[in-house]
Amino acid sequence: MNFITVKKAKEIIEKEIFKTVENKISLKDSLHYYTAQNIYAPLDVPNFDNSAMDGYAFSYKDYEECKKIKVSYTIQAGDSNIPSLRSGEAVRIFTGAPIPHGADTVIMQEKISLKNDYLIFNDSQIKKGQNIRLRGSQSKKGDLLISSNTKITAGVLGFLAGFGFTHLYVNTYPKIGIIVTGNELTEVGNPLEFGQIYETNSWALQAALQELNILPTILIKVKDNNELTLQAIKKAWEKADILLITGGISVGDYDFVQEALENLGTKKLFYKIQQKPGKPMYFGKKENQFVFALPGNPASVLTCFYQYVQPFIEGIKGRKNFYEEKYLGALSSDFEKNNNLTLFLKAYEKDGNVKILSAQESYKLDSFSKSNCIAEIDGGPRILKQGEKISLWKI
Ligand SMILES: Nc1nc2c(c(=O)[nH]1)N[C@H]1C(S)=C(S)[C@@H](COP(=O)(O)OP(=O)(O)OC[C@H]3O[C@@H](n4cnc5c(N)ncnc54)[C@H](O)[C@@H]3O)O[C@H]1N2
Ligand code: MOO
Repeated sequence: MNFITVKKAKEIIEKEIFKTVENKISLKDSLHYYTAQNIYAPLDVPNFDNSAMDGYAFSYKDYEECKKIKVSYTIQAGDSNIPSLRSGEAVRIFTGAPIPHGADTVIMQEKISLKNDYLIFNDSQIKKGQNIRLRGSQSKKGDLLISSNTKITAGVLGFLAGFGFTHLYVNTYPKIGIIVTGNELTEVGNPLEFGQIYETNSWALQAALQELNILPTILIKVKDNNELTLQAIKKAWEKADILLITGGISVGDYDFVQEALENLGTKKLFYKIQQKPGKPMYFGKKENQFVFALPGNPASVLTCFYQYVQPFIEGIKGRKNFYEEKYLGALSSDFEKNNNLTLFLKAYEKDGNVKILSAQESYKLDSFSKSNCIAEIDGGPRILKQGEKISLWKI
């Protein structure tokens, strides 16, 4: 067998991950991008000592010396003109309001009572400095806030907004083109003639790309014809860094994709992987452009997308870990493996237990619609026992 292993195929793909240009974009638009640079704190956060509670601020020394402490004024969040506190004075204060000079401790309002504006403490556990959020206690000016190659989540975005950042540098996304091939394909929405099937690969691929925040820059649907396939690929290369082609990559008389790619100067990096589904997958390169020709069966397309295309694209976006989706689960029943191929099986994982779904054939998508992960089982024929740990891939 001249097919390569899954491991080797992934190594080849991972090695080709390239760096895109950095782009300065608005923080608002940055969700799901990866940072292109380290980001350092331009200021201390919090920027001033402030109260963590609605209550009263006072000097701990006054409390310790059992002085009578009188509430003399109020500070609200947002106030900026703050008089200093004199000995024997407290201020009514609210969450987020600046601590006045002379105060070093806050008590929440539930733990005191007031008598003629004097504080009566109903708490025997008061600690100096309590309930005060000190300047710089989250981040100090100059701290490394976010390293390059960090995915911008809602948490990252909110964190950076807290420093007043309006823009940041991210890696741009690669441009993706999709070509689907096949005479038998009918557009969803049209009546189905005998011998026709609805064209679903472009739907699944576009949705899978949307999960990565990417819209394809070009989508072409082409008949099984040598010249038309060549023209479609040529047109798509003009618009895309990475081409995803489905169908026409096997050995049939009407499978023209590999020939067309190579006539256009594409260099084959591999063809055929020791796996099921998705065996006749092709990966190639034309200067700095790449092509994944995915076997046309719908479940093969999605499986190959999640195993190979998605980590490649995420790597280009800036993700460091090619294998990030991988985790382990225990088989919920025995599983019989009867060949030497690496199997990627639609599965459902809950609380660490994984059920291999029925309907694994690559023309069936019903199991995909019920799955929340793909189980990977490699090695030779054998029975894997219930409870045995296997590799899973989040989808
Ligand atoms: N003699 C051999 N025949 C086949 C082999 C083989 O090794 N020797 N491998 C089989 C395997 S495994 C696969 S996978 C397929 C891959 O074939 P192609 O990539 O050439 O794909 P097509 O033949 O064009 O289509 C396969 C299948 O998928 C349906 N299809 C294609 N495109 C779409 C689409 N956009 N939406 C929905 N369905 C699609 C198509 O109708 C076919 O049924 O080759 C096997 N044959
Ligand atoms: O390699 Mo194919 O995807 O099993 O039908």
